[in-house]
Amino acid sequence: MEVLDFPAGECLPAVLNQSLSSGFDFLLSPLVDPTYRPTPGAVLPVSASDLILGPSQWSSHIVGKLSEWIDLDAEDEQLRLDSELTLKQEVAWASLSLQVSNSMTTLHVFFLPPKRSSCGNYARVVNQILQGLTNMQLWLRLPLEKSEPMDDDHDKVKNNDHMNEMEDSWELWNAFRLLCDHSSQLCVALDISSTLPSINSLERWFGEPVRAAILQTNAFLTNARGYPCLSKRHQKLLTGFFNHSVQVIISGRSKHDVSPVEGVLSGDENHTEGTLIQHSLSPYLNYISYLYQRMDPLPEQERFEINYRDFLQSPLQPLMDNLEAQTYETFEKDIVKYTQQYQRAVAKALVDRVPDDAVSTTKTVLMVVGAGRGPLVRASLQAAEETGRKLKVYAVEKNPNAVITIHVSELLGSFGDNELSPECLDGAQRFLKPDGISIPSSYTSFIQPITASKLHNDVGV
Ligand SMILES: C[S@@+](CC[C@H](N)C(=O)[O-])C[C@H]1O[C@@H](n2cnc3c(N)ncnc32)[C@H](O)[C@@H]1O
Repeated sequence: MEVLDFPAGECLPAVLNQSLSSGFDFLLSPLVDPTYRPTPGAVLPVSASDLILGPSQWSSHIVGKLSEWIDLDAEDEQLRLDSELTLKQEVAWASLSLQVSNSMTTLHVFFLPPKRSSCGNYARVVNQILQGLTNMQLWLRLPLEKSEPMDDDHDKVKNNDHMNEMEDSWELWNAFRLLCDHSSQLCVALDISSTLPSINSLERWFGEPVRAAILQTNAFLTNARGYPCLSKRHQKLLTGFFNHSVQVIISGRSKHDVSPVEGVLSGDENHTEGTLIQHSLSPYLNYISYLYQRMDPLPEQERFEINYRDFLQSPLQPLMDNLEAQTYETFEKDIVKYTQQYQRAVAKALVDRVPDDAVSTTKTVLMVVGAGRGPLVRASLQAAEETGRKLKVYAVEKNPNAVITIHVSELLGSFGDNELSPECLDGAQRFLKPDGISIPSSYTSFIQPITASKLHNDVGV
């Protein structure tokens, strides 16, 4: 989805119409006349009456943009006070006018980047505003930048907090959202310029609530035919954003003087030659659509896992509860576990215990403890077939809902032992020969630190 940023002073309904028919989804529109400064008794000069668009147009196609002069951490006290008053007025106006049609819609208001690295007052006022908001998201605009020290410069930079703070917009975001108490309604819109920070710096943003990537037209390169295109690194970044449902905003004046119609790469039916007057930014939109359509489809495993992304799961308790068929189905999607790990381990054990000259006379007995619907039974039988070894399998299962054909352990749970595997396996131990083995023979639980603001908010720490 693309959003178009358009300058103040243009006629909103006309620009909106043309933008929508050119394939854009949203417009980023200033809410207030940019020349406005508060004076005693003055009424907020909104840039457009709320009647200029229909209620559903406001809520579906407009993202409100706040006045650019607002500077809540300015040294000038009057400017600070005016900024606070106007910011609150503009958000109040937005929440009224953009909200009329459907109280269930989440509305978006676009906030300016902090004008300086120390932005405590700005964050304080935004935090106050957030306390009173229900179905509105505030997008804080931030430049995607971080100066990358060379390795030997690292300590130098580490000791220079001020410099670090100034040049790492993630640090700025982190300080700002801490002051806003990690509000889940505070999101980020990242300004992407022609140069990008290192992959490590970019990846930190994938754990954050980034809602929009703002591509200035001058971040685009020009291809051999004169059309806008992006560097390989920008393309990769956008693909990552597409996978995280981040909106793309195209901002600025067209820098590529090409016929938008001829530049169509997306094959969108709206772009049939001659049917519409295209927006001057259409070639940029077409290029972004082309990148979107060119993405590889997600592998099946990832498609399956996507619904679990960023959701906290309470550990299963299969010892206490009988699991449902759907839960077993979820386990069974883990090809790496069954085929690459368990099946390989059983095959190795069989080869190890039964030499080639004894395959016809030796039958190995294997017991699957807690067999569920039998994926380990299948993996074991396949290992026997693959190695040419004879195998007798017992499946032990306490859940009457787990339908299995042969009675034969995967009691790992979410954290190695939360299914009480030591206790359960202890009972099965007496069936094991003195030289018998257990697969797995030991468990190790690993903890991986991650950054995920949504999960952090969900835990509510
Ligand atoms: C994590 S599930 C694994 C199921 C299956 N092996 C798989 O990989 O899909 C653990 C299974 O052990 C079973 N189980 C737990 N405690 C048990 C017990 N004391 N005796 C028999 N089965 C048990 C549960 O009902 C559940 O089906």
